[in-house]
Amino acid sequence: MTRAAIHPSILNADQSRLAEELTRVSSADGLHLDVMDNHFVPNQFGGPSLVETVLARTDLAVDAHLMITDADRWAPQYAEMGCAVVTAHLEATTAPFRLAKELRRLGAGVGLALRPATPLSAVTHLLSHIDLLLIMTVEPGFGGQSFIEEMIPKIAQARRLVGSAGLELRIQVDGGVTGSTIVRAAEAGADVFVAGSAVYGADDAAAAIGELRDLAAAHCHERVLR
Ligand SMILES: O=C(CO)[C@H](O)[C@H](O)COP(=O)(O)O
Repeated sequence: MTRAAIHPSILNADQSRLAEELTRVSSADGLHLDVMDNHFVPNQFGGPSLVETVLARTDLAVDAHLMITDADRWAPQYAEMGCAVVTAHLEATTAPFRLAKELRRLGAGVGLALRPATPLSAVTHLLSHIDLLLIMTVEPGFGGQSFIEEMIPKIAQARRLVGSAGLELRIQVDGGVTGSTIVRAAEAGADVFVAGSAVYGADDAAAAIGELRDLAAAHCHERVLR
């Protein structure tokens, strides 16, 4: 049985028809909710009120991806609201061990994200304290960008590390996920795929989710399938 999961990104939805846009992706495995502060990234999106609105209107598990500075201070409130996973950027935390402990105490899964230029070695010592490692496959901040191919070896390295340490954590990729890049990311070892344009840009979002999931499942790294 495969664990490949497709998480549509709300950033790419039509915000003026949010309820409909959530219904369109109800067959997904989870929802990805970006929060951007116009400081850590050059764009502003989301925040506590949008997260509350989405949580009240979906049965899907929500992972909040915080592209904000001072994540140590702001992340816990997203766990309190009921997000299944709260992902902070390693580059924006000063006390990631404490933050991980606090998020778990509040009942949320712990995610850590890496910008494309941040090496995997920066997070190795934290892997046993988190539930999800997000490897950004674009520079964070905007939807519709092209997948950075240089991230494939980073995903493969992460999968090797996770496998050799016997850890259960998920490896998520976000940015430029399409019907072709998902194959390479899955082969390298990712098992959670954030898809914005590829889902919300499709006429039939449910069909797009199904196709992406089937592609990922067919190409999942052997260690994901165990
Ligand atoms: O974090 C992100 C960009 O920084 C996003 O999740 C974004 O919505 C991905 O969109 P796309 O699939 O079109 O690349």
